[in-house]
Amino acid sequence: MQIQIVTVGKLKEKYFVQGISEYTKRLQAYAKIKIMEVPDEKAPEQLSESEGRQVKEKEGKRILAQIKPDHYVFALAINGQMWSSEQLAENIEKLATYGRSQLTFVIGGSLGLSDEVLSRADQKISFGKITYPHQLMRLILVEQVYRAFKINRGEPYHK
Ligand SMILES: C[S@@+](CC[C@H](N)C(=O)[O-])C[C@H]1O[C@@H](n2cnc3c(N)ncnc32)[C@H](O)[C@@H]1O
Repeated sequence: MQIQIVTVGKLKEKYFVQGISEYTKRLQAYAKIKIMEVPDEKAPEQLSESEGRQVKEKEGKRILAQIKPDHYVFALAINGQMWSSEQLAENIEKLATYGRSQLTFVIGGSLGLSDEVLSRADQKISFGKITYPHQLMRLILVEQVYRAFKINRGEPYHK
């Protein structure tokens, strides 16, 4: 299985870099994992609604350029479907069974994801009603994907 994570902006803090590389290293035993960072759109702190939409659209186009037509896309969205770790694992397993082996997870930038990206998504998933900064979301996501593989293999880790 190939897992691609598309994110907006560069990972800055060392502690995130270390955490994410630890889980991507562990994940390599189960899947090919690739993290694609697309540039964020520079914008002032205060934005009108239409300026905010334009920022998301520009970032959205960069995200979509990384997604191939045969990719099954999970968009991370606060208002998406809330799943347990077991449900995420089950869905990944089901996709593999149906031959959908190219999965892309998308994390938005500081303003979120454009409508275009959300429409491309096959599934919108939420990690709860809390808003996480996108860099922390990346760490949580790689841990949850790793956890999903451990659950599917019945290997110790998951509690
Ligand atoms: C800082 S948040 C963006 C907040 C923006 N107001 C929104 O509603 O999307 C950056 C990205 O992290 C992801 N994210 C943050 N919290 C999340 C959550 N609880 N569940 C799923 N994704 C989340 C989403 O992909 C989001 O686009």
